[in-house]
Amino acid sequence: MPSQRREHMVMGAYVSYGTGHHAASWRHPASDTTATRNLGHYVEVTRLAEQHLFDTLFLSDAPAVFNDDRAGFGGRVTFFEPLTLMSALAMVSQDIGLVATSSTTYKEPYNLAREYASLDIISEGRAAWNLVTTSKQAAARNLGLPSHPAHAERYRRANEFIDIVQGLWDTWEDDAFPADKAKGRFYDPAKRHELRHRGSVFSLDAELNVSRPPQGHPVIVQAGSSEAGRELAARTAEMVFTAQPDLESALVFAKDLDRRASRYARLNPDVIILPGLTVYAGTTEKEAREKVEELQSLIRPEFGLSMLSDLVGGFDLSSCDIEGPLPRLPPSNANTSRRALIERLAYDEGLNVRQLYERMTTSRGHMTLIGSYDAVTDEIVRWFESGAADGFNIMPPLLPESLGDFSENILPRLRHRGVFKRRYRPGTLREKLGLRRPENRYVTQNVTTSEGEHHHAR
Ligand SMILES: Cc1cc2nc3c(=O)[nH]c(=O)nc-3n(C[C@H](O)[C@H](O)[C@H](O)COP(=O)(O)O)c2cc1C
Repeated sequence: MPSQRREHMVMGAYVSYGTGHHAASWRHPASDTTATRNLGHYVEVTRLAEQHLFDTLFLSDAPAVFNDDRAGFGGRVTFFEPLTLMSALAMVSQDIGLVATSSTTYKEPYNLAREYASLDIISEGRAAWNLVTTSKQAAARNLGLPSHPAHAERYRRANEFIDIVQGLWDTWEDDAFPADKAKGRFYDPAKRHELRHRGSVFSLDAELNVSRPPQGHPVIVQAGSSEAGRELAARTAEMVFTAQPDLESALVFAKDLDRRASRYARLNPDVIILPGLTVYAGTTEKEAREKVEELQSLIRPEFGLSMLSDLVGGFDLSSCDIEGPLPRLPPSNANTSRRALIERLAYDEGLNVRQLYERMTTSRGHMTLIGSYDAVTDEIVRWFESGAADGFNIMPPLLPESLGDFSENILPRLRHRGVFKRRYRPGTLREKLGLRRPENRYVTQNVTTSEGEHHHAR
């Protein structure tokens, strides 16, 4: 049985979707229905997470209307662009890492490199990029593409994309700007490097117009679950988000990722594995279950059906009997792991359509714990000590309430158990996570990448 992988836990706060991860959270009496367009809401959540010493704040993203039920019941169809929001939140925080999501399919490497280098400078070394290839088909229409690129094409692009972005972050050496007023020389031409990339997707000669980020490179985060997704994560990611519904599957994932990462001479301290985790807890299990039921009762069946349709790859389930079985679904290249989970729950465990959408609206396939504060703490510690997780990306069903509840009732218990030890300390996100600061590749060596040669012209 693998054992604990790190000395203590990394804890992320996944704070997307305004009022929380439960799809009906916006209907809760305590919820601020303007949350998805209210900076003040996110400032409050950020300060709460930072006060309780979460390592990172995380915002997911897709360039498309989210949970688009088209009937008006979805409470999070619109949301802030994450990098823009993170730049604002950088000004109201000092310590917490800022993980924003951007798509390699629907952006260009040059502009993305500028954006994350700028966020790293603005936040004094707290930026991280969650690299996604985007599984939402609607994004293609929004960006004027004839169709959503096939899965393999998305990952071929993603592999070259990240090599270019990291090469661009090395355009300027750390000490490229002596700014010698007496001699009138602002930068040292010998410390400026042009990236020359020739690949099957991109061909460019480029120099970034932002100086090297304080972290060298912002932290790289990835959440792919397919063969291609895992391989990209093993080669490049320093933090891996994953949706694992139970301990056994999480252990299999961790072992698989370590095996793949070792092929790139990357060992487990270099790769931090954070499963998503939704917690409903109380002083008793009964109290915890009441919190779940209160939110579940707010789901309109029409919305539950539209959300389930979205999660299985956009197949229309609106005519389904919600107390009946899920019909057999045609193949889809949507989110592979999530689709597999829904089919297992429906066809192996026999959940009917209502039970399926209730299950999926609480967690979208991530691990969900419902129980007393002590029981939830025990299970979290079990995952950590078994080596199934280096920590968690906490997905509060109701914001800010359940983030506060977790912070005040679970984190102290984890500290008492000696597995969560985070203290406030100055420094960059990399330093706090124990991740190496990347050398400037042009200073050390030529770099051979997945798709081509990087050369530098002095
Ligand atoms: C915690 C977590 C957060 C994710 N956030 C996003 C996101 O913001 N945008 C996105 O398009 N996909 C997101 N995903 C999905 C993955 O990035 C990926 O697209 C999906 O798992 C499909 O991976 P695959 O194509 O390798 O099968 C997330 C997954 C996890 C586990």
